[in-house]
Amino acid sequence: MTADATPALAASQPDAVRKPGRRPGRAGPSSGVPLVDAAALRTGDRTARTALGRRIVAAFEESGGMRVINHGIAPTLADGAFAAARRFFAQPPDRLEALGTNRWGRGFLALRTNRKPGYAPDVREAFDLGLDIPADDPRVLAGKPLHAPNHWPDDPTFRHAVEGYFQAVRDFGAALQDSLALGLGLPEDRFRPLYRTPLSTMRLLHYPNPDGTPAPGEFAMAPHTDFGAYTFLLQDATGGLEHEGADGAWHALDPIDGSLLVFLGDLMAWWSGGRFKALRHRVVGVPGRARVSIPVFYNPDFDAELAWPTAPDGEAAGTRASMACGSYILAQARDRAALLAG
Ligand SMILES: O=C(O)CCC(=O)C(=O)O
Ligand SMILES: [Fe+2]
Repeated sequence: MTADATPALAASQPDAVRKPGRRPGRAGPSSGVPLVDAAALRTGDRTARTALGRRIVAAFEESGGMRVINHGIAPTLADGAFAAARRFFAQPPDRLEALGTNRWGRGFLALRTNRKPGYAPDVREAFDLGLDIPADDPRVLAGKPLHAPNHWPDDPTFRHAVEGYFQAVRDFGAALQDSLALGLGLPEDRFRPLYRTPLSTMRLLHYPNPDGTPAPGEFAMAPHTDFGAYTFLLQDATGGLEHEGADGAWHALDPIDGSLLVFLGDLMAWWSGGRFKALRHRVVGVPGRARVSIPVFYNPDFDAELAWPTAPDGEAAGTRASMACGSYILAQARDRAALLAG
């Protein structure tokens, strides 16, 4: 079994490893992850954008996540990304294997090649990509971590669909930072210098889940929080995604047509000095039903120095020493690798 070969920043932080191999139970109804209408991100005046920002701050403080409607990502782009993912995973195994991860961890990952410490390998396959930096770029040549070329299939339609959606989600991420700044009582452009080339990866996920899988003790994706700042996730209508509520119980995050899930990862919890929560989640298989989901992991620039800004009224006072975004993420990846090896 190979260790986690995915790009480090897309990988996930182990949870407390409390219940290794525990059988997925039945989740209760969704609770605590609010539905937020983000139309004001694009059309609102400053007052409306500030009100939205406050709503987002409250969601991040209370649950570390939200379900966003009117996010501005064109449905045709989302549909195109889903169609590309379905076509991709329908290819014969030898074609998929030929698209296996390149030396930078970008490409196809087979079932059960990725696991979280304390759990059996996840029963999912994936196609991982990130910002596409050519192999002859000086940063790649110099071995700068997390700077890499993608491993594209020889299919321009696939690439076009995937890149179009990836860009639209990054545009949403940028707009979200402006709104968050307003919600924190900061100038609207306060976070912009930290997101000039946002360190982002994207993952097409397929949970084939025929009858009999996952086996007892296996998860489609084991419980975890994500490493980075934000996860922006689209899921199909299958269901199976759950989050851990403040009550410690698992609650279904049932698909809502056209909505985008936003999860905060460990980086935001750390950067905000614990003000914001990271949302712990997992995927349980729905027997006999395949599932496709598409997370985008959105982060500040690799070299961005992260010190939580202080608002004029002191509301968002910094509590932590600063650290470069890339260093934080690499440290997380190292911790996880050590846990897997140990
Ligand atoms: O498939 C999903 O809905 C969740 C994916 C996920 O949690 C991850 O890739 O970190
Ligand atoms: Fe995740």
